[in-house]
Amino acid sequence: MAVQSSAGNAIDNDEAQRVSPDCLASQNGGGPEITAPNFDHERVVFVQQASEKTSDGYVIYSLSEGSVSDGDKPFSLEVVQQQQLPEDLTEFVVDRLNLPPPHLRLPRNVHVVVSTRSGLRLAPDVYHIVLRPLLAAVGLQPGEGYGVTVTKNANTIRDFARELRTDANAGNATVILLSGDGGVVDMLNGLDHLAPASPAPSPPTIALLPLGTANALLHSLHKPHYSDTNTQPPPSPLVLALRTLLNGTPARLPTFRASFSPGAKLISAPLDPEHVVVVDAAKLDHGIQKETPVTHVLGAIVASYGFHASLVWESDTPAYRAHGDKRFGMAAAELLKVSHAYDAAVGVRRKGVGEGVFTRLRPAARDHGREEGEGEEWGRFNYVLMTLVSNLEKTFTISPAGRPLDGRLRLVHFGDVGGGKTMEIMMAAYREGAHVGMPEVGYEEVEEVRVTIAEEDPRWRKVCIDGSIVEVEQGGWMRVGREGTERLRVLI
Ligand SMILES: Nc1ncnc2c1ncn2[C@@H]1O[C@H](COP(=O)(O)OP(=O)(O)OP(=O)(O)O)[C@@H](O)[C@H]1O
Repeated sequence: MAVQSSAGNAIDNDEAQRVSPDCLASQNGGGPEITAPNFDHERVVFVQQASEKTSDGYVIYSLSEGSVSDGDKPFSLEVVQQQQLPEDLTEFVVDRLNLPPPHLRLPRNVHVVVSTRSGLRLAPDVYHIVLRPLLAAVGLQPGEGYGVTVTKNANTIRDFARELRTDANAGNATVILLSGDGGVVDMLNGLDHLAPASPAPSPPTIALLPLGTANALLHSLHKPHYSDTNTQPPPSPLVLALRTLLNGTPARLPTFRASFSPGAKLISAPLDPEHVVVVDAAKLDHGIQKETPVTHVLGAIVASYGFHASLVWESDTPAYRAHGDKRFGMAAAELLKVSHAYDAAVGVRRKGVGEGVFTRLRPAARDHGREEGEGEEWGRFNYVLMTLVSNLEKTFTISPAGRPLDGRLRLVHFGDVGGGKTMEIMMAAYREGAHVGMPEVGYEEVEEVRVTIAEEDPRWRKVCIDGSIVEVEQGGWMRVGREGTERLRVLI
């Protein structure tokens, strides 16, 4: 029934119309009857009227997703032409005159960025098998309608963003990111890096295709769609993302700034061996690392210290990465065995309170509730996390009050509650964020948070900004506050 595109084999508009009926007929034994297949509503990306002149009918584009473990390509774009459209698919019909959609046609400059190291490394396949044919179907060809950047190293996306930053036309850029959250943070910080073109361009727009491990931003943006009771089962994240690519509208992406004390360094894989500054592979099997001095990092998702930051850092080894999002659970089990309590002072600045006025949080002791205010200077925390989103994974709701793009920074924290209780709190987060009702857990909206770290061992001095890891000096600090400047827009 379906015409499946294959890797590197773009289906353009005409071809889709020409191929589909013949192919359908031959697959039906050459007979004239074309039986309408049963469409799974949740797999449909969009529907196009087949042709203005010759025939009525519709071309239905849907996504088929399989498992990566069966050895086949896990995705295929199915293209089916038929005369009658099932009623429940009418909502997906796109007027031919509106194609390509406004954010994908001139004067917009469209770029596709394929992040080859994201998640299970499926971004190149998704580009060739799904995105390229889909863009062709709406009239866009690589080289003419859009440019393609395939990452070669950890700096490719930042460099791409830096170039955009100097382009006075950057506000007209739509960047389709086939990556996880790291691609977004790379874009943000690349745009932040250099002096802007003069006059400063308006922010580019990104469209997210979730090819990372956690894809926190995409899951948080689409959270309301997952619980849409009209659709059983709900569409997959990739289907939602593709629908948004074709039908979405740009909205301001709220961001925060994490600033660091002198001596802080960003830890990442090196560009190539001669760029290595410090080697500190230790026993964590991270391989060779590059350490770059850093004053601040921009983020859109999460800044953390404690269990979350250690989990992101310690699960990011080649061995763990091979397990996809299971790597977090595996590394978590190891960390919980150690059950480290992080030696830190945490201050919060709440809404309506002036710059520099922080209230110090005192973490809960093992069997007691939270306190704040007077008392000892340092405390032992298991968890300190600031976020602009609701979900860190599709089903891991770290901040249940968060709504897509609400721009509110929320703090989740708890003290030295032990490994067992930490596990219990984390599991409650998988129940729609039930952890925030537990007595050990603090949860509130804040303007700014300052975390000062007393730890001696560098292993426990890592902080996480949207998946990037920064190590601060002993006695050093991280301050996290909302940003006023609009940096990026995102299709939603
Ligand atoms: N060829 C490459 N070599 C080295 N680094 C790369 C390469 N391609 C991409 N990267 C970097 O790898 C990182 C991948 O992060 P990304 O967030 O996209 O995936 P992830 O960590 O699996 O997902 P998530 O953050 O959603 O959990 C990005 O920062 C990107 O710049």
